[in-house]
Amino acid sequence: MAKPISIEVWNPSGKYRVVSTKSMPGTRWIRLLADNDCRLEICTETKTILSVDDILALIGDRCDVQLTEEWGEVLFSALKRAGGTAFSNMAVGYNNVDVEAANRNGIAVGNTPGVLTETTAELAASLSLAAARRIVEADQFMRAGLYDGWLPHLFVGNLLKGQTVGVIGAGRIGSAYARMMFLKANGEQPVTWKRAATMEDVLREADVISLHPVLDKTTYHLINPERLAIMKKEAVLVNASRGPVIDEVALVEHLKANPMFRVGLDVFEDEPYMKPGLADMKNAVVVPHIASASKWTREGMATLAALNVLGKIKGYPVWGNPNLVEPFLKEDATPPAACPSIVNAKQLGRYYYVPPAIVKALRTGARSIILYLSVQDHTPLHEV
Ligand SMILES: O=C(O)[C@H](O)CO
Repeated sequence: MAKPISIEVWNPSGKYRVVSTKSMPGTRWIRLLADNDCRLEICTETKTILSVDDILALIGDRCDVQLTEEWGEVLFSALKRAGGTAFSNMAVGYNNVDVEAANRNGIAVGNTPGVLTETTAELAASLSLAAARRIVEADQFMRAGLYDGWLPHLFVGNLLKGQTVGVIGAGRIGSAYARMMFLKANGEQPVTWKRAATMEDVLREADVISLHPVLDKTTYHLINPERLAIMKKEAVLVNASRGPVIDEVALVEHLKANPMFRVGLDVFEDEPYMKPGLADMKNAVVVPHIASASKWTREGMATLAALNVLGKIKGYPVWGNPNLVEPFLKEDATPPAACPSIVNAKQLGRYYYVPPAIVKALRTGARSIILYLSVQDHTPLHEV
């Protein structure tokens, strides 16, 4: 029997029991749940990563839904036995979730897209510049009291103007990163871009490469010794996606052998740990998975996660466009009666939310709106 876990309780007499394994930023998400008849229990344990036993103890024997850690068969079946029907990650990536196990147990899995695109791209752009211009090394040098006057060779880095930026994984975040890096000065020729035929072409040609793929079997160790070897010796490699996309042991060896090759890393293969030797590399800028850490974004993520589970409790349909979640984020407005993003909606046969204006247009046969829906790959409108 798992030992009890410390919790903070909101709206103790609420009909539905919602458990959050972490305290999340802001208060709107708490209000939204408490005002809708949910008893909210927030885990207040100080350890960062909860064990399976800790989470089992939190689920207990009656739990309607669960917000946010590594989730597989053991936890989803326990949630189901406790009467639970929904789980939401407070993240857009859900490689920590075994969605098949959730499907088997009939649990809806939410995530939080659309609210962290720019904030993550901004961090990737910051890492690109910080690595290229050796900002962290220079900062440490300054604080150590080592600066004794301007020198022509002091912390010479890479000029990015006119260089080639490669983006691997041009989804929402990769595209936002590209837009940020392609800024041009007034009067200059527009920046050009092309879709590379192979990933190897990007690795060979680019001076700065930012990784934005999802993590799955096909992207595990996408950056391996062979691919590191074809990159330019002075390239900058940035990763704000998921750690295992890079073979980190091979990366450490590459950084040792190529002191002018630089990396900016937000994520690590064995998070929260770094592979031996990485922390000693001056040509690596490392930050603790903070890509989405802006106040607006983190509060928005908490709100979307809460609304995913609340929507499931209320029997709401799933929002039709996870790229456009602003209506859920307006601080003082009532959010739409929908779950913002349920990744296994199709598998669970959930209905999609279609805004009233679009329903009207659909009924009059407006083709452009049907096209809009199919572009979003949300065609299975069982009912509107
Ligand atoms: O996937 C995400 O949303 C981020 O990595 C969490 O910050």
